[in-house]
Amino acid sequence: MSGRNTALTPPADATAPVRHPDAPAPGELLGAHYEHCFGCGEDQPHGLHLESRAGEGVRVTAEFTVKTAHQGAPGLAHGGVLATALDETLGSLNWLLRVIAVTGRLETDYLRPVPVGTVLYLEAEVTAVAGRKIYSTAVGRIGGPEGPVAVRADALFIEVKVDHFIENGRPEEIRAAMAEPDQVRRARAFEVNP
Ligand SMILES: CCCCCCCC(=O)SCCNC(=O)CCNC(=O)[C@H](O)C(C)(C)COP(=O)(O)OP(=O)(O)OC[C@H]1O[C@@H](n2cnc3c(N)ncnc32)[C@H](O)[C@@H]1OP(=O)(O)O
Repeated sequence: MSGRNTALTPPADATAPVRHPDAPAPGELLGAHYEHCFGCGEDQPHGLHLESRAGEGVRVTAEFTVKTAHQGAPGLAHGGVLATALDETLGSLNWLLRVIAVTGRLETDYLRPVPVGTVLYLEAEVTAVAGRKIYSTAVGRIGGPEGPVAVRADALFIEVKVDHFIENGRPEEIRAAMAEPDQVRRARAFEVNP
């Protein structure tokens, strides 16, 4: 058996994901969880400024416009940036579960080149949960929300305690985030649901 698939295949005792009763309503924008986040933060000039929206069940949709700062080859998006867009979209699913989790494994397929100026339409969903392990999948389409799939990913997120960030993050940023007077913004910087 190849090790590649095993890690992203839920075990036999995995269960279906449960949307938290206080999760944002379908259609609601989730907003940035941290203003300096490279994926979604509004204070990152070259960041992706990805906007995620709650879907039905444990699903989200998101949009990301490829800018000149995101090139890998002339006029084309960098593959790592596209992986970031998938990772960020998948990460925003935690908000619907009300679980703090980080990416443990992200496996990405690149199916079509993505030119600068393209809007990438992303959809992600949690497929299964097994203890601290959250299995999810995402696609990114071009040419419209129903367009062809350009990128896709399967992921395993691992639930962690807030200490994961506090103990491992650089002290300057941890102090600044903890000093945020707005309780909701402070909690979301650490991906904690208030
Ligand atoms: C709204 C939010 C948006 C956020 C979007 C962006 C999300 C991110 O990019 S997060 C940043 C990138 N990720 C990280 O920095 C994580 C770094 N890694 C770590 O800190 C640790 O390895 C961590 C926390 C993932 C796991 O460590 P730890 O808590 O000790 O758990 P550990 O006991 O090793 O593993 C737990 C289970 O997960 C499994 N597992 C852990 N890592 C992997 C992996 N890479 N592949 C497969 N399985 C894994 C283990 O096999 C174990 O399974 P089982 O319970 O069946 O034995």
